[in-house]
Amino acid sequence: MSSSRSAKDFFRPLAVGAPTPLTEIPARPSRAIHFFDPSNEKMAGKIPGMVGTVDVLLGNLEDAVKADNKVAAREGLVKIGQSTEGLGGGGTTQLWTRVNALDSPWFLDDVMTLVPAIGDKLDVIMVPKVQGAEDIQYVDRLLAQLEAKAGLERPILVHAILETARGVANVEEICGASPRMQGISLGPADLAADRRMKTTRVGGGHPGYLVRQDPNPDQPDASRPTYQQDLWHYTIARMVDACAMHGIYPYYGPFGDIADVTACEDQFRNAFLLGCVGTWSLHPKQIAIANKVFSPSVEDITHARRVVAAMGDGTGAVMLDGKMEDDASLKQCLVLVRLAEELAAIDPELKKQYDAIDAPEEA
Ligand SMILES: CC(=O)SCCNC(=O)CCNC(=O)[C@H](O)C(C)(C)COP(=O)(O)OP(=O)(O)OC[C@H]1O[C@@H](n2cnc3c(N)ncnc32)[C@H](O)[C@@H]1OP(=O)(O)O
Ligand SMILES: CC(=O)C(=O)O
Ligand SMILES: [Mg+2]
Repeated sequence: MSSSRSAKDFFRPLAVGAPTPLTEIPARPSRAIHFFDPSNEKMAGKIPGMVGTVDVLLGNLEDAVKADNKVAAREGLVKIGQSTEGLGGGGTTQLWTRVNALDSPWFLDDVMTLVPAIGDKLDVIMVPKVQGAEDIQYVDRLLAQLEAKAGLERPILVHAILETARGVANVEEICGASPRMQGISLGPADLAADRRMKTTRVGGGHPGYLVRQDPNPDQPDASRPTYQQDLWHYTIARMVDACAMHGIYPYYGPFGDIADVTACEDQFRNAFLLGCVGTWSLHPKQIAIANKVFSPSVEDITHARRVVAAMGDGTGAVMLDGKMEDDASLKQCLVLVRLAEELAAIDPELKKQYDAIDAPEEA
């Protein structure tokens, strides 16, 4: 919680008539946040057919939308939100948007247009280039005023993109700045530029960022293997801790090399293993990769359920397949089992796979 509001005020509406803030962020599956440009007629035309095939559809208004198309994108999103069955507001697929940056000429009109027109459909507003708690607090109050005016009954949640050095330095206060905070995504492209990293990519690794094995004194001229390192490990790990500390959700972000589906899957899996709940999809073919990676495998769930069964009342230590299990490994297994339950509730194919796992014997 931010130090600028007292504990008793934190969950009070910031405008008379605004909906009461949530005390807990709902754990809705959001393995892929699929980006589309609502001003691109061809892309926008595909959106109704994508409802039910992806956890989140996000109408992007910021970077990747041409300046000349900003108004068309905003209006296109309103049309999609108002006319698409099953999208947003408790429908099968969540509706999110990424609005323009707070210092841009478009942010104010984005929220002033979207909240009255489709505020009842919008689940989450993603705010780019967040620098500190003050940015979230500004959005928090403005949304409360607009929600009150529009008579909304459910607060719109806020998601921040971590894409400036100052944002990373302030990540804990950003996560705790408002009860609206739903989660954070890594923004590797803007973050690289802001940090003056010497890369030219949108996410992913770099072959130059490596460690090299020591020379072999007996073969000084032998070639020495190198191992590519993960440029994003530090930031993702920091983001995951900050989100967990505040009960909100961390996400990887964009993987710009659309053709390299293998490296995309690797980057997504690293984020999944470190604690992220989902990622972005920029192209339809990245949705299947995200859904696969961010759903626990049948093998993981088989093992996790065996540990849960072997641990009985959850106390003490047991041996399973030569390995010690106790309260701490049980808790890890329960994270996977609960995630599988949440996903099975919305994904019939996954449910079938998880249901087919033999029930483990009780200890
Ligand atoms: C750093 C950041 O801020 S990342 C976030 C901002 N960036 C984005 O949002 C980018 C979103 N994605 C895109 O703009 C596009 O996918 C691009 C530019 C990357 C590639 O587009 P294309 O060259 O058209 O890709 P491609 O030819 O493979 O598309 C195949 C089909 O999928 C459609 N398609 C492509 N991307 C999407 C999408 N994101 N959503 C829905 N449909 C899409 C195309 O319209 C095309 O349809 P068609 O078969 O009927 O012709
Ligand atoms: C995600 C994003 O906006 C970025 O990488 O800059
Ligand atoms: Mg960016």
